[in-house]
Order: sequence, then structure tokens, then C-alpha cells
Amino acid sequence: MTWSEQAWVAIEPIYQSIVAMPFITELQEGNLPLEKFQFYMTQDSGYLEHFGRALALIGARASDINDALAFMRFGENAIVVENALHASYFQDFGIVERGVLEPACHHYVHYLKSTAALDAVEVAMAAVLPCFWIYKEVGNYIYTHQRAIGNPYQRWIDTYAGEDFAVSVRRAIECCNRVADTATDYMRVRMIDAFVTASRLEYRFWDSAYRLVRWE
Ligand SMILES: Cc1ncc(CO)c(N)n1
Repeated sequence: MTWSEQAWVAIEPIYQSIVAMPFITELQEGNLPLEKFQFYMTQDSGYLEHFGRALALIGARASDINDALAFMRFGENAIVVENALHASYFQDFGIVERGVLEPACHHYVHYLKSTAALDAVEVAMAAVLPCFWIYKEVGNYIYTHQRAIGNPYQRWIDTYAGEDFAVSVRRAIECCNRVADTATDYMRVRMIDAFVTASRLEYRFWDSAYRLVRWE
């Protein structure tokens, strides 16, 4: 089994709980309450900025020059997408400002930034992989299961179900497999742990948006 196949087996139960969660089923049906989507969007805007910074840092730390370039581009892209959110989605969905990072988002971005800065670069690459891979799978899942015509959230679905995003996802998976090939067993296990942790944080991110969890 490749490292990525092993990693996906480890998160399969988390992935199954994600696609069953009300945030996802209602997004798919187009009946997710606006307030919950607005909460998600503001948090995702903050998330993407910091995710972009973490990716650029991983790029700076990557040993292979092509991996460095790939991660720097991923980082740039995350921030470009953040700008697009600000420019269009914020207006479309009546969001005035981003606001503070609420607990789930705060936890996730700081986990990614500290892992990118202080852990082995292989572990950092594995920690950011769910952000690519789970979104791709969830985007495809919603796209194939949707029935609603005129879903207000269609553009969001199309972004993550689209081929442009798929290319980045394949590249990120390939990179993790390559570094895992020459890593020690201990390092491969730590990479899996990071992949599982970030997947749990993806679950939390959606769940907290659905429940509108804010700082006390
Ligand atoms: C929380 C989260 N994870 C992953 C992505 C996809 O890059 C996103 N936009 N938001």
C-alpha cells in the first residue's frame, strides 16, 4: 500500500462522518441556513489566509526544488482564493466583515502554522494534505449526489469539484508519497498522525459552523 492509501484508510471513518453531517447534506440540497454559511465563509476567509502562509513556509522548507515551487504556488493560490471570497462571496451572501477567528478555525490554523514551522517538513506536508484531499472528495461527493436546481451554494460546489483543484490535489498527494518513500517507519507514522489530526479539525470546522460556535 502506498503511504496515501494507508493514510486514507486511517481517516475513512472521519470522512464518512463528514459526508453525513448536516452542514454537508444541507449544502448539497441548497437548504443550509444562510447564517450558517455566512459563519463558514467568514471563518474560511481567515483560514485560507493562514493556510496560504503555512503552505509557503512548507515550500521554503521543502528539500526538493520542485516541491518548494509547488507549495509556494499552493500558498499563493490559497491567498488568491481568499481575495476572491472577499470580492464576490462576501457580497453575494451579505457578509460585511471577516471578524475574529472563532475556536475551531483558530485551533486549525495554529495547528497548521506550528506544524509547518516546528515539525519535520514531511509531517507538515501530511498535515496540510486533508485540506486538499478531503475538500476534493467532499466536492465530488456533493456534485454527484446533488439534486437541487438553482442551489445558492453551487459556485462553492463547483470550485472544489472542478478539475483545476483536482490537479493540485494529485500533486499534493504525489508529493507526500514521494517523501514517505524515503522516510523512516517512525516518520511515516507521524505523517499519518498529522493527517488524522488535520482531518478531525476539518470535521470540527464544519460542525462548528453548523452550530455557530463562538468564543464565550
Ligand atoms: C477549512 C478548509 N479546509 C480546506 C479548504 C480547501 O482549501 C478550505 N477552503 N477550508
